[in-house]
Amino acid sequence: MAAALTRLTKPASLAFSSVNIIRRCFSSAVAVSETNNAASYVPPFVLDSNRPRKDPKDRNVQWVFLGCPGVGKGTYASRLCNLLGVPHIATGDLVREELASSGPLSQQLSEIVNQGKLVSDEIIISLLSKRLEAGEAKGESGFILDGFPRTIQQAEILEGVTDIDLVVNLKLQEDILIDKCLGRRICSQCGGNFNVASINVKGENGKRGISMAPLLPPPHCMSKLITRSDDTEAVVKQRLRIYNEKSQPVEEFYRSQGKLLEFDLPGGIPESWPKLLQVLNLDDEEKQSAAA
Ligand SMILES: Nc1ncnc2c1ncn2[C@@H]1O[C@H](COP(=O)(O)OP(=O)(O)O)[C@@H](O)[C@H]1O
Repeated sequence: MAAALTRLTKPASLAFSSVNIIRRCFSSAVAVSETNNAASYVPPFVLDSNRPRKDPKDRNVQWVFLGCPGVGKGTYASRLCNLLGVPHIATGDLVREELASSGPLSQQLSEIVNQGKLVSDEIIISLLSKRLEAGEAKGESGFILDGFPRTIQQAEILEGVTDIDLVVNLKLQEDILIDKCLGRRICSQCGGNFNVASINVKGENGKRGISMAPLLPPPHCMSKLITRSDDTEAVVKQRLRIYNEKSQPVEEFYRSQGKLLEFDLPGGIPESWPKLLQVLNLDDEEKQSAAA
């Protein structure tokens, strides 16, 4: 375990979309997860040595989306990815894919995720490296990361292997976040993401009011809707506590580098999307093609 963790704390050696990838397998190693304190399987992860960083003009954007559970990182990150032609890489999706695969990690992951805890850095970096390696093989350039980094250690590892141009921090008040998580629905057939919550908070005591219409599925998805197993009230509250403890320092990490763009969501998608494009300085032509 110590050897694996030592490697993890040497950020410059971790691969990120690399040309010269060395795969090291630790499949027989046993580590203690920082977050669940239980003996656990450590998957293979990818290491890289001395990969040169690409000049920003020779690659696509490399952005990160931060924000509490339920804020809409996935929604806005995937829209921007369509607009900018970069992959949307959500570590939560990678975790759920691994869970569904019934591979060696799935039992361990299901316990961690359903308790609202964070998966260990070793596992997350392994899943992310695998995803980036597959993307590189397909010729992907740039990315928007959603749900990574979530700890200072993850942010330092990322910093050690690649340049992040911009970090968008989406913000909403906490009671709305809980309602939005509880209203989330996924179509088990097409994979579409919807939300049945209707948010209507009156402005009072200096707090601004906010309305968000539900994002309802088309009729053919209606009977196939499922809810994420970690979107229960108790687990959402636990995820919010963990966000405040472990992920909020990541905001400060990027704020101090002058890379953090704070974005208070003004409402649902029809109000927030054009404003987000405006603050990101994406021009009208791009706005129109995004709306199409
Ligand atoms: N970067 C990460 N580090 C550790 N655990 C992660 C990370 N990304 C996702 N996870 C795990 O996957 C779960 C779901 O993630 P995600 O879909 O991003 O949820 P959320 O709605 O809480 O933002 C998290 O609660 C956590 O257990």
